[in-house]
Amino acid sequence: MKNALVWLRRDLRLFDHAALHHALASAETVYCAFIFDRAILDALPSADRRVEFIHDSLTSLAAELEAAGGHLIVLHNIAEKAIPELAAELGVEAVFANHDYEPAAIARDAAVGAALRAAGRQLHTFKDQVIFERDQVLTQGGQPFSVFTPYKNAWLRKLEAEPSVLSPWTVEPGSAHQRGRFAPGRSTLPALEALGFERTRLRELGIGNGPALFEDFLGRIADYGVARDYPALKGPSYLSMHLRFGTVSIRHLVRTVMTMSARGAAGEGGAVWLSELIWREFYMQILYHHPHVVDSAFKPAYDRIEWESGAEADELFAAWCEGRTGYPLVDAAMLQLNRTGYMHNRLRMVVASFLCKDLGIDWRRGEAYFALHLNDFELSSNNGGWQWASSSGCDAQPYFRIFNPVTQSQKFDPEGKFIKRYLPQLAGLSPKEIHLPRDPIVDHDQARKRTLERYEVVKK
Ligand SMILES: Cc1cc2nc3c(=O)[nH]c(=O)nc-3n(C[C@H](O)[C@H](O)[C@H](O)COP(=O)(O)OP(=O)(O)OC[C@H]3O[C@@H](n4cnc5c(N)ncnc54)[C@H](O)[C@@H]3O)c2cc1C
Repeated sequence: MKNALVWLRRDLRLFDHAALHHALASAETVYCAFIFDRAILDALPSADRRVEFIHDSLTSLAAELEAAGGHLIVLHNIAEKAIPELAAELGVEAVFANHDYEPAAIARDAAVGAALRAAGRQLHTFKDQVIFERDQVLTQGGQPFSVFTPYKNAWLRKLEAEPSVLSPWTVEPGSAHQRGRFAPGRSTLPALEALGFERTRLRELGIGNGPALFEDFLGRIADYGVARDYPALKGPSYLSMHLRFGTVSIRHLVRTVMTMSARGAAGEGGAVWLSELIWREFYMQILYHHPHVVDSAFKPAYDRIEWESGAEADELFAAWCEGRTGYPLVDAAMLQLNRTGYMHNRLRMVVASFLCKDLGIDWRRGEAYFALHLNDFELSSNNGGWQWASSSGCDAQPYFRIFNPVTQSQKFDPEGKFIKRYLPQLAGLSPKEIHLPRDPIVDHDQARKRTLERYEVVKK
């Protein structure tokens, strides 16, 4: 093949990249493009950390590509239209991209593929953002898994049988044999403001460099199994945004942790962390096989639940969003989300449970709020997390298990250090007082009873 176009989407790196590797192996000259897709961007507020993160990542990527003699084409358009037009303009024979498993992305890619084929071009796509995708891990009966532990066991067995899936898809833009392979030119990345967005305080968060975060995490991974549950500690990896946008390689992460574990250097934490990466793929395959979860409960009976609605519910929802529930841990968690775009996993479970089971508000409203504010928003994990908390999901927590926001606080933020970070006005309170509700918008014990009644319908 003479010319190919690599369409970058959620894989913003120039190393271990399946589509780029295959394009370089198949074509003499390779173009690279990213489309700021107006079908997604036009609905977002002008200050959006994700758009800024993408912009920063593309700035580095464009510089790297130029250093290797290539350039990055960046457009602000509807991707479905822009890619076939660009392919025609460049006269490429094929477009290369990595798989995306979200229903809207699958529809977009089908439309792009059809338009390209109608013009005599090809769309070649590859697995890249996961270790196992789609139908690769199934039950012995050939069905998708809906329970995590057997999925995880089957996933691990498959990896043991096929260790080559962890091999990197090499791309060496600076190397002698790839020199001159990228089409030369000037990158066309517009300023963030020209795209209609403004800078946020993203850079102050110190999460910009994925590989450096991973290095830092490897020094702490042995303690991850315990430390991950305490929001005041630096326990988790903070890599979720990088996994979302592909600024790290999943193969590299898994390979590194498995090698460390084999040497006995990852402690108990290594296996726990690997499990979390498998949860990510578990929810991706759930979304892929059961796209109805985007709007409905995984377990249909749970769509019979009558959630609170009307002005009073709207006021309770606003208090939750703004961190004004009167439950210190819930409020500190919501402030963490609003100020940084990150929320600790334990707190995501606590606030999600609080919304559905203390306030009686539909999980979909919380899911949508998270989708707008989370830096690492991932449709599959966010939906999976919310359906887990509301008990409507596959392998979810039973509906009668209702987190107590006070005991969660006592257990996981015993000295109130996390709470005080976001609610400095409570700094003077003792570890005993700090967890107690102050002017709560709801009484937990009464809410618990109402929730058990509300959920009665799922038994019928
Ligand atoms: C209600 C709710 C909503 C959530 N929404 C999202 C979301 O939109 N995007 C997202 O990436 N994660 C989501 N999670 C999962 C989890 O909270 C985050 O992945 C994690 O907090 C990210 O921080 P980290 O990178 O430091 O995680 P680490 O603890 O270091 O974990 C490493 C990676 O494993 C994956 N992972 C960890 N926990 C989970 C999990 N429970 N489910 C799926 N993948 C997981 C993530 O990719 C994460 O980056 C949600 C959880 C809940 C309960």
